[in-house]
Amino acid sequence: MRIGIAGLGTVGSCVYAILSDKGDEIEKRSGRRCVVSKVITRTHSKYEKLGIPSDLIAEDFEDLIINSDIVVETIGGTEAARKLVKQSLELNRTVVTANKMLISEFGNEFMNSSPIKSLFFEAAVGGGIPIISLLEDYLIFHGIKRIRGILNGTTNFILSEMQKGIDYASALKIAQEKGYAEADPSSDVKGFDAAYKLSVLTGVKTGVFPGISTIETKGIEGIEKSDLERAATAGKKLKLIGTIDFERERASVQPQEVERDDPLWSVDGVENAIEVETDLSGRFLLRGEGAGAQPTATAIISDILRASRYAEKQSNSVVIMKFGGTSVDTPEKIKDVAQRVQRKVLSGVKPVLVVSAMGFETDTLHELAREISDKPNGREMDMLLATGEQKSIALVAMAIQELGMKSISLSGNQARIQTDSNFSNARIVGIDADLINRYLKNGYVPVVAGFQGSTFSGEITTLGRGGSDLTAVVLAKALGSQLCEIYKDVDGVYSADPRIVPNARPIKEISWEEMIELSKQGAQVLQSRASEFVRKYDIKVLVKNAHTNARGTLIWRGSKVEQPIVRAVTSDQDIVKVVLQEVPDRPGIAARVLKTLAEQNVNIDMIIQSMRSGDYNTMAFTIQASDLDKLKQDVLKSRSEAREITVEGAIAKLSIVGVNLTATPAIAATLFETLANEGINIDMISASNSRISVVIDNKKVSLAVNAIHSAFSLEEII
Ligand SMILES: Nc1ncnc2c1ncn2[C@@H]1O[C@H](COP(=O)(O)OP(=O)(O)O)[C@@H](O)[C@H]1O
Ligand SMILES: N[C@@H](CC(=O)OP(=O)(O)O)C(=O)O
Repeated sequence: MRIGIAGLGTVGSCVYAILSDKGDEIEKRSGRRCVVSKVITRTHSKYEKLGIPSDLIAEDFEDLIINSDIVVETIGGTEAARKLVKQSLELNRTVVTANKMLISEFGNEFMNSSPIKSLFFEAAVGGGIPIISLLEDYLIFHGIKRIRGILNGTTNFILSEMQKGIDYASALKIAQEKGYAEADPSSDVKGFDAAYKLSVLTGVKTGVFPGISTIETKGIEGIEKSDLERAATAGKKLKLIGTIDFERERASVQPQEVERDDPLWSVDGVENAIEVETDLSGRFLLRGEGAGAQPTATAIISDILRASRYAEKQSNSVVIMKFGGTSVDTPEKIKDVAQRVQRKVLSGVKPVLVVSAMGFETDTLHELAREISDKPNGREMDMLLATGEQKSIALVAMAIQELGMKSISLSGNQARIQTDSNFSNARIVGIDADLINRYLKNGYVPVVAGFQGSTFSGEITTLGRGGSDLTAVVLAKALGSQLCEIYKDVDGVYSADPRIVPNARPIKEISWEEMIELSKQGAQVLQSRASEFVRKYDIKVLVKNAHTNARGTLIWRGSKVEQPIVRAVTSDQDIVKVVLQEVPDRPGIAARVLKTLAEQNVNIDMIIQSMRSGDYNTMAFTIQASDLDKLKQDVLKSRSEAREITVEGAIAKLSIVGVNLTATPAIAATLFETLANEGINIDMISASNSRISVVIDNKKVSLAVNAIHSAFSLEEII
């Protein structure tokens, strides 16, 4: 289990120390391996003080959450803590916290956001006393009549001191000197701390956290020496008692006199004690250390171990790690990849690798084939292209084995990735995940060749350029993995191609819809078929740098936003414009043109029709340059009755991608104005809610992309 710790105060640093120093012992006793994967705290000097390695330091909450299975919240307060817990639950993480105020006030909100048990807070009540596990587990089928106890060590210490004959102010001073009371002791002495705990206990039993406004609360501030003396004369002691009467649906915190035969009589000093009255098993008394770093941290560790049972079931710990060609183009980079895989394995995750051909190997193989033939046979071409990935998977598996781990390389055929027989652009029709699952069960790291599969009859096929992404996301689905990590030579998905815009920045998270648009409009980060697939099957993708610890970009459902947002600007120069001159202005002609293109398997993107004279139109559309070979111009000319067909190559499509773009005309206006200011002419326009595209002169691309990037201040958004 990967554990992320937020907040390194007394409790947080104690949790860190226990997990780091006693991880092996905990594993021996519990059978569970818990490794701290990330930590974050406000006071940066703590990192050095606690000797925390730099790769464990999270950049921010998202970074911590993404890299953890269980998030431990020891920040305190309700503002940042609420944000962290909410976000963790939204991302299907399990949360452990000691924050009674947070649970009391926002427990209902948290419970609603996750259908499975994802929130653990044993440490919020009674420090090391396991009252919550008792209620949740052992007593689950019992009726609870009443919970009653001494829930606050500070006030119990003060009252015990006053018992010795001193007044309230002197007793409080001693408590502060001993570190039992805060400089501002109000939450304890006014009874609020105990009230929060009652609210938490009520929530555990009833499923609804009432908050403290419904709890009648009286503290110990008004208590005088004489009150204790009077009680003593009557053979009693004065204690601050919290009570929940489930039958009468009433809760209170009050100073009360207890008799000698009361189980709470002898609970003195900072000790806590909780009495539970049940219908089936009578009364229980739990007594022990109610606060302090060690007992609280121990309760947190217990919760982590309890939580890991749920977390294990909830998240299949298989993670797909896809490494693109640039991430494995030298033996050094391959060794680096193996080390990253080793760290993953150590954190309790089972990785399945998908690897592309080294560097520009696929391009080189294409060129090699062209030296032999202008139109190479499809079957032979795929036989050739598949060798690229076959070479890299073997090398990666060797590098992993060198580090002492079990690993096996699998070609597309061996990994049972079945495709149709459309050579060079095959579609995956099925994956039999049994074999990979068997290797995983036996402790292997499978290294699967991306970009390839095989037909039913065993012919080798490839999936089209960039197809390893598709292999990765399809495998994520087949193996039930919740996360597919795509490793690149850049820090994630950027606001623009970083080779064109030097101050482009990585985007933290982006929705599936936006990613589909970006992929289609030329960003080379995720293949567009893979983008469509992850949206269809709800797969979260994390695009990360293969060689740094940068957080990367999360591609997922996305947060709900009403405001229009421009997320990125992208360009595509691999397009051409086909112009049909003087097409008769007659109904049915446009349909005939589109039908002809469909028959020829040519996808059109933007289309425009302009009136030239009364009887003729000019029709123009853009297609991918690679589709030009398929376009039979003579057939199109005769079907459309065009006078002439011309093809223009020196163009580029520039797009802005984001949310709610057409809802605000000002966005399109800024785009057009920026281009006009740079003297760039717009040839064609198309718009949807998540994209606005324009066709411009391809020599102006860099100028245009940079101007638009800065017009929308994309370098500033975090
Ligand atoms: N919006 C974008 N965000 C990030 N990278 C982009 C974007 N648009 C284009 N790119 C380019 O895409 C390349 C893709 O990464 P790379 O690691 O080369 O892919 P591969 O997985 O094939 O090795 C990067 O080098 C980057 O320059
Ligand atoms: N090697 C194949 C498949 C692939 O996806 O590669 P990469 O992940 O490096 O883009 C190609 O170049 O198309």
